[in-house]
Amino acid sequence: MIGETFASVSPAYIAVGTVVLLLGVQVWIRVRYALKVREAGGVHAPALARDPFTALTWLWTIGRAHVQNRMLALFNELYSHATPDCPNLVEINVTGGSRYFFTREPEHVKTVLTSKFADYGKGPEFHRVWSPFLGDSIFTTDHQQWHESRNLIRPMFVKNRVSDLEIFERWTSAMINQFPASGETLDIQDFFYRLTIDVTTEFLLGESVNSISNPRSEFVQAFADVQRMQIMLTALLPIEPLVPRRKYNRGIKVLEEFIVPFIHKALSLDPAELEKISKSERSFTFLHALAAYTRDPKVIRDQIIAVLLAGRDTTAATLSWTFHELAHHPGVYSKLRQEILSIVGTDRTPSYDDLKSMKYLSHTLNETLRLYPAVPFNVRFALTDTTLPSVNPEHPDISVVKGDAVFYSTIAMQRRPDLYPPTSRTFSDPSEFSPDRWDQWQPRPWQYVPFNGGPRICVGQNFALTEMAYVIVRLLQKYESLEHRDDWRAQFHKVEIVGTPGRGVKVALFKPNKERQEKYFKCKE
Ligand code: HEM
Repeated sequence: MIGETFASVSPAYIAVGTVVLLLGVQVWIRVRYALKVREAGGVHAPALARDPFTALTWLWTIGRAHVQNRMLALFNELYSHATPDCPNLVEINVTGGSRYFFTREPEHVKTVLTSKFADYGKGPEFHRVWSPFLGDSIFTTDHQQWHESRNLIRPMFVKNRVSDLEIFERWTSAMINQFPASGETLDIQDFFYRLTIDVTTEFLLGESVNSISNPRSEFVQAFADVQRMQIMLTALLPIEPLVPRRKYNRGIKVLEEFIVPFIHKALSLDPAELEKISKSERSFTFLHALAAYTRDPKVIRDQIIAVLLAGRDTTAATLSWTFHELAHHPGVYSKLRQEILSIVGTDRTPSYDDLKSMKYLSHTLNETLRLYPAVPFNVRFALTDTTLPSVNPEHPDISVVKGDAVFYSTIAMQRRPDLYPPTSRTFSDPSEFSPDRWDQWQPRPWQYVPFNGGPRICVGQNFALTEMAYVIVRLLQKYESLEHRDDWRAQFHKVEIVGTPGRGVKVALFKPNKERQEKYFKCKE
């Protein structure tokens, strides 16, 4: 009967009816959402778009900026739509039922990460989009589930585990052995990505993918493919189900095929054996800790992939940016090398305390992370109706409704010139790479947060800083100078989950001239 009725209606009527129905649903969603905002206080941030069609075109603009590696430029352009009352926050409503906020304001970052920690989190939407890759791990969960992951992971990064530098030495020297001869061009970024995946897989699983010797590993390629797709799916959240994901699913399968045998091996150990291994710090890995905590292979898989993601590209990208800048600043390179040689000479392997005593090295890493924070864009979802503080005391706080997303950018914030003191003899223009500025200056709280802050601050911060410092020391001990071998101005910031130098980092490293080196040490005596 219903079939017959439909058969007698012309397709044109069905099409018009469908459009009217969809418009009706949209209007209903928008009205219901507007009422929710009103109940939450009714205060809006400046809008990027006043109507749904303009809002939809922003999705295209964002997708295109991602493909063209213009994310930072786009993020800064957004604030041309802001107002003097609210200069660093804008909002957009694409779907009708929730808003995206974009901010580069320290007070907002502080609010979502700590002051209103319970009000903001990853939320169900983030979990849905990221869980095929990261499952129910520390990165995709909130509340008790997140807390349990954090408690599980944190002991792996206590000082006495991080200060065991043997693993860094082994992989750094394997990397240097693969370098071409002194003075020949190499893409040092490629080496750093291989080094850090080898270190991280060994640290987590007890066995490395050994990409230093086997650069074209399927695992490494799959890891890159999945991340690229994951960020695209997040950027296009409202239309994410329409994005094709064959490569994404295949990549995840490759990652799992690599990891699962390790999980089975760890699970084949009984509790007594695990207890015995846990006594030996060297052979006890993250995987063993997980196997002692749970017998569920899915839980183990999720946490391993999450920490692998957290630990690998972040350190590789930061090392790459450091060498990109050092190659352009020979004065910084030689000052840093002098500090290193004065503490450990040209051969001795540095201890944990040596690394921590190198002040200029720490300034150099801080400066790199100021200009190139490894996680340049991030997001938190409102878990309840809440607010973002107004920067103008005359203006009420901005109303945020459960389900709204707050995108914040550490790179855009850390590059805001108005957050810095005026340029002077001791303080270079904030857009310049200048480790020396850290001698006299400290950023104000929440203006510099490369490792995030609050309860979800990076667990691996000390591990990362130690690993990067170790690699830099060993390289500068061996090489007297560094030369840039690419078009400096053509370099660009490529954002996947982590922000990397888009052209790689092509440099030449020069071993010391023996005579000059002997003279240097004679002078010191
Ligand atoms: C330069 C190096 C690194 C930087 C800049 C960095 C930065 C960050 C940032 C910004 C977050 C917050 C992500 C979020 O909540 O959305 C984070 C979280 C995290 N990082 Fe790092 N990270 C680095 C290296 C590492 C390393 C080497 C490891 C471990 C091997 C690690 C493990 C983690 C973990 C487990 C979290 C999740 C913390 C939580 O949600 O409670 N990170 N990191």
